[in-house]
Amino acid sequence: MEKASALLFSGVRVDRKRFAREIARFQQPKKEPDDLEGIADAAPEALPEVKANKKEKKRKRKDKDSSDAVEGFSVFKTSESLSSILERNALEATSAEKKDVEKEIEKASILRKKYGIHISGHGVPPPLESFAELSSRYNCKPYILSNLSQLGFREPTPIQRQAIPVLLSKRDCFACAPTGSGKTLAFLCPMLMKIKPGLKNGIKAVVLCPTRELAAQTARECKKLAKGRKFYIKLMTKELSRCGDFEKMPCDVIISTPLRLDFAICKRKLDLSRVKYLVLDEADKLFELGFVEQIDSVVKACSKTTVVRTLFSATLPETVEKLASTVMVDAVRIIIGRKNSASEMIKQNLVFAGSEKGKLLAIRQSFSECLNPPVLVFVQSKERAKELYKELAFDGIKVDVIHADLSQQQREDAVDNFRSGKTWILIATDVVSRGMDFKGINCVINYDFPESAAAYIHRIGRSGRAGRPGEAVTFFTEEDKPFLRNIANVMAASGCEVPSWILALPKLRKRKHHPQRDSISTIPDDGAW
Ligand SMILES: Nc1ncnc2c1ncn2[C@@H]1O[C@H](COP(=O)(O)OP(=O)(O)OP(=O)(O)O)[C@@H](O)[C@H]1O
Repeated sequence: MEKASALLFSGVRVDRKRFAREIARFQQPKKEPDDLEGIADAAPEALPEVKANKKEKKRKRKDKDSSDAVEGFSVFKTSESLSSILERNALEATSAEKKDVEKEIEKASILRKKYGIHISGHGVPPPLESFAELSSRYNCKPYILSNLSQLGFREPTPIQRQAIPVLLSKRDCFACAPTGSGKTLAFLCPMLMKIKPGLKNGIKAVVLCPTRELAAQTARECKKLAKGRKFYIKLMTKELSRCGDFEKMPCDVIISTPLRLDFAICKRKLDLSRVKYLVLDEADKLFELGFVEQIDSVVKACSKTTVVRTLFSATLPETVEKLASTVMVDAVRIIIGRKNSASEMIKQNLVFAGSEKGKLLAIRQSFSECLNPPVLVFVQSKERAKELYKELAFDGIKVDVIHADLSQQQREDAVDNFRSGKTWILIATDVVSRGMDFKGINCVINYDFPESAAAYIHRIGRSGRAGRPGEAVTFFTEEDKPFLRNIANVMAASGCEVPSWILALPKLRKRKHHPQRDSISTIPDDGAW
C-alpha cells in the first residue's frame, strides 16, 4: 500500500476482508451522474484501499453483472455517506484518528476542486500536490524527478495529479482531459515507476496509439522520461512487426499501432502474457470500427490477471466507456474539467465561406494579410490535401502536406520540417489530428468542416497546448450548415461566443459529416481561363 494511505489509516484497525463490501460502498459518490456537469467531486475517496488480490480480481471479472459487486461502474449505483462509514467501519478508531482521515479527505477534495478534477470509483488515492510527492509518497527513483525537471515540468498538470496516483495504486482507469493537458506523461510516468528494466520477464508494458506518428512521438517522450535508466523502449515499426525476433530482443515497453501489434501477435507469436501495464491512448479512436478486432486481440494477449488497463482521451463517449468497462476491473474514472470539451486556451471562430471557391479565396486572403506560422490546415481527404497543397505551393508559401498516401519517410519528413520551422503551413488530413504535439502552433484552420464534434476538438487541440494560447478558424459552406450546431455547442461550452441562430438550429442525429465537395482549384468550372 502506498505510504499516504498507510499513514492515513495507521491505527484504524478495521477488518478489511470482512468489511470489504461496506468499505467499497462507503466510498461511492452520492449518485451516478448522467452528464459531466453532474459529476460531483466524490468526497469519500482516499479511504482504505480494498486491494483486490488475484482471486478477488478473478471473481470480480466473473461476477460482472452482480449489482453489489465492488467493481467498475456498478458500484456507483449505491450510495452511502461519509459519516455512516465512519460510524460503521471505524468503530475501533479513536476520534483523533477519524479526524485525521476526515482532514485528508477534505484536503484531497479541495485539491480536486481547485484543479477541476472529477472522479468516480471507490478508494481513489488523493491527487498529487507536487512532483516531489512522487518520491515522498511513492518512492519514485531520482532519475525520473531529474528528467521531469530537465524537461521543464515544474508542476503536475491536473490529469497528472490524479491519474498518476491512481495508476500507481494499480487501478484500471478511464481518463478524459483536454487536448494538450499532459495526458502522455500521466500514463508514462507511473508506467516507468512500476516496471523494472532488464532482460528478464519479457515485455512489461504496451502503449497503443491510433497512428504511427503518434506512436513515434510517444516512444520519443517515453525515452526522454526514462533517460538514465536502461529501459528497452521499442517503437513497433513495420519491419519489426514482420521480422522482429521478440524472443531474443530485449524489450520492456512496446509502443505501437493496433494493426502492427496484432500482426506481430498473430504472425510472430509475440508473447504479451507478462504485460503489467496496458495503455490505450486516444481510446475512443481505438474503439472505432476497424480497430476493434485488433484491440480485442491485444487485450486478450495481455492475459496477466493483474494487468493494469488504462484508457486516455480528450473525448470519451459513453458508448466507448460502456464497451471498455467490459474489460476493465474496478476502474476509476477521472474527468478534468468538462468531459468532451475543447481546451479553453483556444480562441475559436466560425467563418462562412459560402462555397468551395470561397474557402480558397478566404485562405489566400488570410495568408496574404497576416500569416502567423506555424499554421495547421485540415482537409477531409488525401485528394483534397493534394489539391490544396498544389494551390498554396503555387503562391510561393513554405507549405507542405501530410496524408496516408505518402511513404513513412515522407510522413516523418513532413512532421519534422513542420516541427523545426522549415515549413510554415502544414496541410493535413485527420492523420495528425489526434495526439500530435507540434509546439507553438498559432492557428488551426479547418478548411473542411470536421466530420464530428470529437474530430473538431482533437483538430483544434493541436494549438493551445501546455497552457499556451491558440486559435482555430473553421470554414463552413451552405452544405455544412446543418452540422454547425454540434461544433457551436463545443465552442459555447468552452466559453466562446457563438451566434444565437446557430444554437437554435435543429438538433441532428449523430451522423458523420463527410460530404462530396467540389475540388479545390482556381480553374473555373467551365474550364475557361
Ligand atoms: N507537467 C507539465 N508541465 C509543463 N508542460 C507539460 C507537463 N506535462 C506535459 N507537458 C507538455 O504539454 C504538452 C502537451 O502534452 P501531451 O502531448 O501529453 O498532451 P495530451 O493531453 O496528450 O494532448 P492530446 O489530447 O492532444 O493528445 C507537451 O508539449 C508536453 O511536453
